[in-house]
Amino acid sequence: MDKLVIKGGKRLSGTLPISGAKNAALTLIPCALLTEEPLTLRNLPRLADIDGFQHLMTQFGVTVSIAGSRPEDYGRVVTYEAPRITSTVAPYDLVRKMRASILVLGPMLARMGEATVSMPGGCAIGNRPIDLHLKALEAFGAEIELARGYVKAVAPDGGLPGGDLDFPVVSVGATENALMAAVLANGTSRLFNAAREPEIVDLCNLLAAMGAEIEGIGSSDLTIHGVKRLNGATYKVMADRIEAGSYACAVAITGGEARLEGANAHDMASTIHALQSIGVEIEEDKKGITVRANGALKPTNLTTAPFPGLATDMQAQLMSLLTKADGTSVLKETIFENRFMHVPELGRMGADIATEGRTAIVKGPAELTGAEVMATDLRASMSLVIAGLAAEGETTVRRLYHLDRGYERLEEKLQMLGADIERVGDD
Ligand SMILES: CC(=O)N[C@H]1[C@@H](OP(=O)(O)OP(=O)(O)OC[C@H]2O[C@@H](n3ccc(=O)[nH]c3=O)[C@H](O)[C@@H]2O)O[C@H](CO)[C@@H](O)[C@@H]1O
Ligand SMILES: C=C(OP(=O)(O)O)C(=O)O
Repeated sequence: MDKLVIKGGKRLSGTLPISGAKNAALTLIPCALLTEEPLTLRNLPRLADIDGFQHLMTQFGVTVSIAGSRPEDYGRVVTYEAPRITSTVAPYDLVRKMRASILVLGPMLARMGEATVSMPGGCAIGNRPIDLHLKALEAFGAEIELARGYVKAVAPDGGLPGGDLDFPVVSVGATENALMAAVLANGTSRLFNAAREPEIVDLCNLLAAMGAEIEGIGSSDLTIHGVKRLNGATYKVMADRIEAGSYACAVAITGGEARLEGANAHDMASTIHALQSIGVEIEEDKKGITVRANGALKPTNLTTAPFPGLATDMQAQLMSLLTKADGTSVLKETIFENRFMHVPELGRMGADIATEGRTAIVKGPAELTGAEVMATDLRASMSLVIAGLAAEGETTVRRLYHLDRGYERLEEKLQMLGADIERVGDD
């Protein structure tokens, strides 16, 4: 298996392009199930998760055609076409690798009146139940049955009537599934306390382009008037705010300066605010952001929260940055119960971090030293790369399949900024 070898201590500088957002793409692709017409997505990142999702789509009889983008280009243009759905079952083997597969449940049910999807199960960052996804579909009139590890959802004859749900907890995935089910319902549905992450806005904008009628886009109260049919569309996936935030941390920890082309400052305002409180300068313009750090980092206290709060997907990367701040920082993780898997690995690199439940206390500045490390999830892996860039000596990061799920050509992008990083085959 491949590993990343990083020789730390290089100051990062230059420009790099920010890719299309994984978490937006993973909810835009299943929208192809909602129409007989072609759906073309531009700026799709080249990621293992996207490939996996496309494979799942072919299982349902969707044709997937990738337009002739050059291998050296970032992003891809892909057209999905589902004039006929040939299967309504998402089998375990395809779903287990990717939790986002559950996002086919809503649109498949809406289009076909039934859907059977393997339960995605837990993962390294916490339990991750799907009860709210199912509550939403039940509120719209579906009958749900759980058997042998599968969820089977069935709509009444004539389709889903639609209905209302007040989410007890803000859930990105459940809001997405609910939206994709409600757009083709017979009546009007209302969602209260819905997630309002930028990826949800991206989904609503695509659905609107396909002919859906959604009120309240960008707010936590959404009203969806079901329509009889949706048309195809061509749509550009939003920029990845988590990728941009991750590279901002990488630049800052090396005391560098870089332009992140395409980053959307509005979508990543909470990350920008966190970086500024650490003493990192951020300049925003319409086409991207510029990150500037002079080496002196300040400690701060951060708490993750649903949007517009600080994204949980940025917690690990900011923690790495704070190991180099001059003083004690406190990070609270409020979204997932087990998202500190990077802490022991950062400790092996010399970081002084103690955890108490969902709180981490980071004492800086640490003298980070290179080590052999591996992480059990995507953002934890990125936090180790960030620490490795600032560590003295060589860091080896293993289990790259986590990083390949969510960072398009990571080492190539870091090399553009002058990092000494290489992907090598294991011996
Ligand atoms: C592919 C994708 O977009 N993944 C993102 C999505 O994950 P995902 O959609 O899985 O995360 P949710 O927003 O649903 O999870 C938020 C919280 O709600 C809980 N919950 C969720 C669903 C449910 O049915 N019942 C329930 O209790 C979860 O355990 C968690 O504590 O949003 C997370 C929170 O911003 C991000 O970290 C993930 O990167
Ligand atoms: C947790 C993440 O993704 P997923 O929900 O796909 O596991 C993430 O992107 O950080």
